[in-house]
Amino acid sequence: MWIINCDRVAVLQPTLHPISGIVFLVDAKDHERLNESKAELDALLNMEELSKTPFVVLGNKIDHPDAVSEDQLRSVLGLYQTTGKGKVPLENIRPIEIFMCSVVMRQGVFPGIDIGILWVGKVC
Ligand SMILES: Nc1nc2c(ncn2[C@@H]2O[C@H](COP(=O)(O)OP(=O)(O)OP(=O)(O)O)[C@@H](O)[C@H]2O)c(=O)[nH]1
Repeated sequence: MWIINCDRVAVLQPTLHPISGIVFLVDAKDHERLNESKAELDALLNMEELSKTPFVVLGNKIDHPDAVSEDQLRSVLGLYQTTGKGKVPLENIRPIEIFMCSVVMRQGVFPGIDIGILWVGKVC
């Protein structure tokens, strides 16, 4: 599974490296760059090679007072129809969900990554 900082997407070359899942890390307090994150995420979501690849979107830095909420991040990223965080049937869909977290506070990271790993096991 690849973990992608939203401004490092250029390193991804699905044609060269097999990718089983993507963790897309967004800085939820960096309002100025949220549109950039959306553009990068959209570019990945539109890649034919990743059409069935599970995506875990981590909205990081929720401990910071300027961090956007999950609903705000969902709106900025245009991720209105997502898979859900529980057990859901995955036939013929690309699993994708937002999980809010704080890496420094060690909060919320592993629930998202654990579900991503579960999805990778089912989809691949
Ligand atoms: N408050 C808070 N700060 C964090 C968190 N995760 C990382 N940081 C801090 O954010 C600062 C920059 O880290 P990142 O955003 O990961 O770095 P980056 O993506 O290379 O930086 P930019 O490309 O400039 O956004 C560092 O000082 C980190 O300690 C978090 O969960 N909460």
